[in-house]
Amino acid sequence: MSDTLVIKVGTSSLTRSDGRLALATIAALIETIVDLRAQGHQIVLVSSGAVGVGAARLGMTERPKTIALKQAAAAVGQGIIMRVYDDLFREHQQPVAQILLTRGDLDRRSSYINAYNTFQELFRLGVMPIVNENDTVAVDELKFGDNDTLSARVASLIDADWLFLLTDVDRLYSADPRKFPDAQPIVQIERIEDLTALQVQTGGAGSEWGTGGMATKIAAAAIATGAGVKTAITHGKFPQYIERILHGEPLGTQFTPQLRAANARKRWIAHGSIAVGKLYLDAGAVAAISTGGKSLLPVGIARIEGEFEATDAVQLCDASGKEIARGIVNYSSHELDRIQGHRSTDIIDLLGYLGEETVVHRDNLVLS
Ligand SMILES: Nc1ncnc2c1ncn2[C@@H]1O[C@H](COP(=O)(O)OP(=O)(O)O)[C@@H](O)[C@H]1O
Ligand SMILES: N[C@@H](CCC(=O)OP(=O)(O)O)C(=O)O
Repeated sequence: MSDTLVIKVGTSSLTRSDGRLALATIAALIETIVDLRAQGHQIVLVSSGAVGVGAARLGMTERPKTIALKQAAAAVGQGIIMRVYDDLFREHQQPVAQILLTRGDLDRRSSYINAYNTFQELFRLGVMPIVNENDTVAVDELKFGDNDTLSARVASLIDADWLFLLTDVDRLYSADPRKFPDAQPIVQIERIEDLTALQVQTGGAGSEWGTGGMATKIAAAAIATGAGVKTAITHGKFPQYIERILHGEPLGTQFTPQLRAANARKRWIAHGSIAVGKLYLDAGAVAAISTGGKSLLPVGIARIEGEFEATDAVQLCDASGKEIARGIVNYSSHELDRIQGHRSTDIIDLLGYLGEETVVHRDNLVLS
């Protein structure tokens, strides 16, 4: 079975106590990822460490406190991290991509869709996406602030099956095991609310170079499981545990996902979007979408109503104007005026540039 996995690795796993890279751990992580990919899994790596590694390169002995200094350190560290990943993945003939995101990028519908399309294209190309927060430009109100939350939002965006949060403890405990050696291990959480009953203490900001501590991992698990993504907190030193967890072993702390009625994006399209245009489809396109689960191609559009931009929500209707579905368009109404009724292969000649093959991709389409 091939799954889509988001693997988040924290600063505490990637670096040693002096802030330098923990190369053995990183190499083990990369070998695990390469093996998992060879088994057919799609993987996104969310990697922290830019601030910590940059600070170490600049000779700082503690995590920078001011925002400007953190952003400067991240700008130094991000390049170093990507160089190391690229070097090691290259040994396995695995191309990598850097994706830097801020919260605004996933809150805004247009950039959310663009990010989604980019991930899909990278998967198609066999490239390994490596994500971090865009620390150098993120301002307070547009920050995830921690990569645990970012990884959960990415997992929800790409409809991942699993989110693995790799850290420097083997699992969640009833309290910080460093301070409370008697803390009880927690193996399985069916519902996030159960953590309250278990009176789990998550302490403060985490280890010296990390940011979130356990609190943000639990918040991430809540977002991910709410979007139907199975979540596990496990030890970054032993990335091989990921495969064992996939085989059903009770390692780390595992969070049961809520039932997946429809994915987050489709819920947004069905209930949150306001349709600003109407596409009238021919009978073939109506059938392909209603019963065939297909994407809408330009050739199936008979008429366009309304003015809209690419990434707006539109109604898809049959010839009588009855709504059969809703979706997010990849083209503006002006572009569609030129390509409607034509084959996707003609788009480049008609528009002068190559856009998406589909007008509404089936992942961005919900039947009414
Ligand atoms: N209830 C808890 N169970 C396990 N670890 C906890 C708990 N509360 C706090 N922690 C601390 O959280 C730390 C991991 O958080 P953090 O340093 O932010 O990791 P990362 O860099 O991997 O994101 C652990 O080293 C541990 O000391
Ligand atoms: N974007 C930051 C990540 C901050 C963060 O969440 O760190 P961690 O708690 O170690 O996952 C960096 O690369 O340093």
